[in-house]
Amino acid sequence: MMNAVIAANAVSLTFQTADGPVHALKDVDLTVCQGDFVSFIGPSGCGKTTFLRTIAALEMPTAGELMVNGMTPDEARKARAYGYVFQAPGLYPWRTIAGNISLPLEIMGFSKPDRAERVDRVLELVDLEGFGGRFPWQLSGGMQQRASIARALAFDADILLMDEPFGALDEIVRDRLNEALLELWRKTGKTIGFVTHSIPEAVYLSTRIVVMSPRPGRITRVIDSTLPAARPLDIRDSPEFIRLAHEVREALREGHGDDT
Ligand SMILES: Nc1ncnc2c1ncn2[C@@H]1O[C@H](COP(=O)(O)OP(=O)(O)OP(=O)(O)O)[C@@H](O)[C@H]1O
Repeated sequence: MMNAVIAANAVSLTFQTADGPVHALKDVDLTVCQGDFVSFIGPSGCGKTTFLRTIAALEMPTAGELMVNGMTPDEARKARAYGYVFQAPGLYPWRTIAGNISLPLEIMGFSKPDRAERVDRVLELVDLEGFGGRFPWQLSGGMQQRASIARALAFDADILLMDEPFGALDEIVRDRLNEALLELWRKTGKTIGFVTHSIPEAVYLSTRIVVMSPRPGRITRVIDSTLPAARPLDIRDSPEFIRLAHEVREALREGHGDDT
């Protein structure tokens, strides 16, 4: 396949716990190409977060091979191949929004003018111009999550890994952020890996939907989206959207059926 950005070959990960081994991932094969928007969906505990963390070198596979931009996950981390957005914004309350976005850049040794330029650019990308001087507690939950996305974008990695970034937000804010994220993806051409529990969110955002099932966590189906790249929110009422959502729901149900 062309331009494989993430290539997983029979990746398994077993956690050793006091209660015995937990097979979080089992024989996961997946190729993600440049510019893909890939969502991972599945019931709680099916290994979505673990797979994202494995790509980000926050966990180590116990078997199989995983390449990120042609490198091992650890090399890719050192090469700053990806930005990572967590479930909670995780902004430091004593730093301004600009200060929070700038922090990883300071740690990486970017110069002060370079940092300032990057902070301005990413604030604009997430539609937070003028908010750099505010503190996190002065912003709404949705704005804080946008700031955390800006922080992950600031060093301009080609890959953005997002672990249920909008799960804690109300539906209206979530809709707006979904629209904004799609726009950002189109503008930047980044490759995005996105964990979600929501079928509509996965269908709305993705070029490919990876359906996972638990115990052991594995991929049961990969669904390629047939929706056009330009997606106004009301595309969710279209027959094609509803058909795709149905396909994802069926795949989730089948995966669960095996889980005995
Ligand atoms: N550090 C760890 N030590 C032991 N077990 C773990 C660890 N991390 C995750 N697990 C277990 O691995 C399995 C997969 O967890 P993971 O968080 O990846 O699932 P998930 O699909 O992201 O779930 P959710 O949707 O609830 O976030 C679960 O059974 C979980 O309890």
